[in-house]
Amino acid sequence: MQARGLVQTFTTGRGKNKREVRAVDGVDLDIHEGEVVGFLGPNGAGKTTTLRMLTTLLRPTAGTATVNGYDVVRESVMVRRSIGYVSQAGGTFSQARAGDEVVDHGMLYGLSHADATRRGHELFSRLQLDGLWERQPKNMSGGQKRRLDIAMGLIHDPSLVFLDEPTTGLDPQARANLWDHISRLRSERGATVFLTTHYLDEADELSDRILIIDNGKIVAADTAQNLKDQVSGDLVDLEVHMAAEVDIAADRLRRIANSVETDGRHVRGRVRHAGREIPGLLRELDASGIALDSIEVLRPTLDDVFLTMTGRSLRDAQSGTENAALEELDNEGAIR
Ligand SMILES: Nc1ncnc2c1ncn2[C@@H]1O[C@H](COP(=O)(O)OP(=O)(O)OP(=O)(O)O)[C@@H](O)[C@H]1O
Repeated sequence: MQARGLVQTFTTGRGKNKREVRAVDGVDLDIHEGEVVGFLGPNGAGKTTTLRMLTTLLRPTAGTATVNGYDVVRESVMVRRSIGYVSQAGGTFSQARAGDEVVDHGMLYGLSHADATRRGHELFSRLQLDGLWERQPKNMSGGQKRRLDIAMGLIHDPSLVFLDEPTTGLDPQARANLWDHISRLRSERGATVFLTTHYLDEADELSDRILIIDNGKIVAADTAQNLKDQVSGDLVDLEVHMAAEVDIAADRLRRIANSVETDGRHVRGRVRHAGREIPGLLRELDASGIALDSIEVLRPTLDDVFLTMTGRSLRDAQSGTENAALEELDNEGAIR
């Protein structure tokens, strides 16, 4: 999958209040076959809008994208046939039984009734929905419904699957369970997975590569480990036994660390590859006769990465912009 200069603008409000929102502002993407890519960003960053352009639900204002080799505008039908899309809201289910919903969905993609039924049963078993074929979705738990959404998205065996916040609203056990299913999509079926999420631990655990979008622009694209290595380094916190020796300890730490600061008897700094550097530091402190009460090494998190890239914490940024869904829709532009 590839995108070049993808842009989406929306017009919101009327009259004097009319303004243009550049929801996606020149996004380039290169996603390789069999990759699991985590697409991260705060509320309103442009994740869903990007996904909707890639899945042909929204015509790009500018730029191009090919998905499974098909152009999202000129060959939208082929794109839709070749992908699975599990949207944020999940499916809107009728009164039908879960199994029938899945079979109907498969037939929409051109499977025969027999093939859709066989594949549906296989997915129910794989997604731990055994025994729920006859159940109406409205009588399922949140986790079961979400897994049913995923069964619908996978019924036609797509090689590329888009998952928009697959685990939002699920309890920790249901999330862990779904993570396992998502990992197996790749390991067992070789599927490419493009996943948006608010959860840093989810992106970290599942993704081969992380893309961070902020204000409609990609601000980082790399493996979680490389991103963490590039921008932060491990946080090393030394607790010095004697307050009078804090300055000397800070001086020693400064030789291997960035932005060293002191706080009472604590000396902290960011050290690239702390595991390699710490033994030498401890030897030096020992040689200088400086005793420590404790030493703590914190690995950088994706939130540290986000903070360095955007100047904001992803956790803080999330609470700010809940207005997205409330904005007036003036420019839907779906491709028909
Ligand atoms: N149909 C629309 N009309 C007007 N503005 C829109 C529309 N859809 C999205 N926006 C705006 O575009 C920006 C990007 O929204 P988008 O839903 O893509 O963000 P997101 O990263 O998916 O956020 P979330 O995490 O909340 O789902 C936001 O400022 C949002 O308000």
